Amino acid sequence: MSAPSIHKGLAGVVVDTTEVSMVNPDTNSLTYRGYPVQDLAGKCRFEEVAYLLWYGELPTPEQLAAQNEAERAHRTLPRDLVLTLLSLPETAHPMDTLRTAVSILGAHDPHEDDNGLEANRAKALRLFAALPAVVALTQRRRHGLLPLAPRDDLGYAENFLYMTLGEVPEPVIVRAFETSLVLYAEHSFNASTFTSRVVTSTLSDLYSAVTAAIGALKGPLHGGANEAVMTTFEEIGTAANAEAWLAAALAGKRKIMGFGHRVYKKGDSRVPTMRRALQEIAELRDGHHLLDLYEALARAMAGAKGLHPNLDYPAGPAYHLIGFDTPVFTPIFVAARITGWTAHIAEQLADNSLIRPSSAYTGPTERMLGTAG
Ligand SMILES: CC(=O)SCCNC(=O)CCNC(=O)[C@H](O)C(C)(C)COP(=O)(O)OP(=O)(O)OC[C@H]1O[C@@H](n2cnc3c(N)ncnc32)[C@H](O)[C@@H]1OP(=O)(O)O
Ligand SMILES: O=C([O-])CC(=O)C(=O)O
Repeated sequence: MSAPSIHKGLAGVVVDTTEVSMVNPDTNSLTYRGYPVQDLAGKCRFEEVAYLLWYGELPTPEQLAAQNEAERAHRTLPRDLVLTLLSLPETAHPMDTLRTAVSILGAHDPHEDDNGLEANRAKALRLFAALPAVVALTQRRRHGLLPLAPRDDLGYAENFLYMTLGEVPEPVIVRAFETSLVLYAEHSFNASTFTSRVVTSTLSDLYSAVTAAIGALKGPLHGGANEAVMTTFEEIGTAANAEAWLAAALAGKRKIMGFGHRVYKKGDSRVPTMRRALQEIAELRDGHHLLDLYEALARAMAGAKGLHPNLDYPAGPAYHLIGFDTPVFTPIFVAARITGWTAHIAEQLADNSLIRPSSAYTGPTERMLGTAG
């Protein structure tokens, strides 16, 4: 028998088709349902992008109004969910709180096991509506503050910021935050989306798939990197230290968070747009020291390893300057990616095949019990 070829980490393996998004590393482009993500970030509200991912087309004004009405109606968390989340240890990572919240919402949903398209679209919308309140609750709790009721006179991004920070910031900040949500919304078969598809392929329910995806996104090699970028910046301190810090970190075989990508080898298509958003935030929030550090570390990394920043690199400092605590950065990523995950869950169910790869066994050859010793 010839040795099977192993595709470690499934790198380069095409496991299925998708109509949701296309990542093209050769042209550094990313499209959602055919639309370049930069255009969507510049011209659309996040609610419109969510609709596009779920339905395949941008909404008409009437469709958007109906979706907005439904979303605003589901922004308030059930009281028993709030009490359960507040009973978790204060040391719990906000990603654990969020994962728990999704799991509890699933346990409360009488239609949890209905995998019909309409039932799952309704669940996706409810999670989309509820997750900002969970993120806001975790950050406010860290500061000894009670949760705020959502405001149904505000759009999704404004309400998210209001519930977390206690006020709606300047329009430039709202727009930059919304840009990050659009850029984070979807990215083909990344690890967390693939996780959600694996769980869905067993015909499990949407909440289980999303809970598993949250677990996958938490890791620092994936979504957890946006938090790690901020920790790195704090460790380095100032731009002047970047080169020496990097040399020591690489000598110690450390992975530098926010750099490198499985698919993009010439740079992440989303970074220029998010870098501009970071610049706008930095100008309003006195963040030039962070921009200098950003550039110094990026230059040093390009020189030392030829590696480019990924989306988490500009997103981390942007969220910091907006006023988010570092541990809620990845939960914000979840709130955005819930749109992509749930679009993929629907696509998986529409043409399902159990995802179950093979492995090459390298353990002991067959042996008999009772022969050892
Ligand atoms: C939104 C997102 O999820 S984007 C990804 C966010 N994750 C991060 O920023 C974490 C840091 N980056 C990494 O760990 C990697 O670049 C990954 C996991 C994203 C991609 O990894 P892979 O495609 O498996 O690339 P791989 O790990 O094979 O890297 C190739 C080489 O570059 C090195 N490398 C890649 N990224 C980095 C990094 N950030 N810091 C240091 N070295 C790196 C690897 O060590 C490897 O070197 P070697 O050939 O000497 O062993
Ligand atoms: O595609 C990936 O592997 C990771 C990523 O950038 C994302 O999920 O946004």
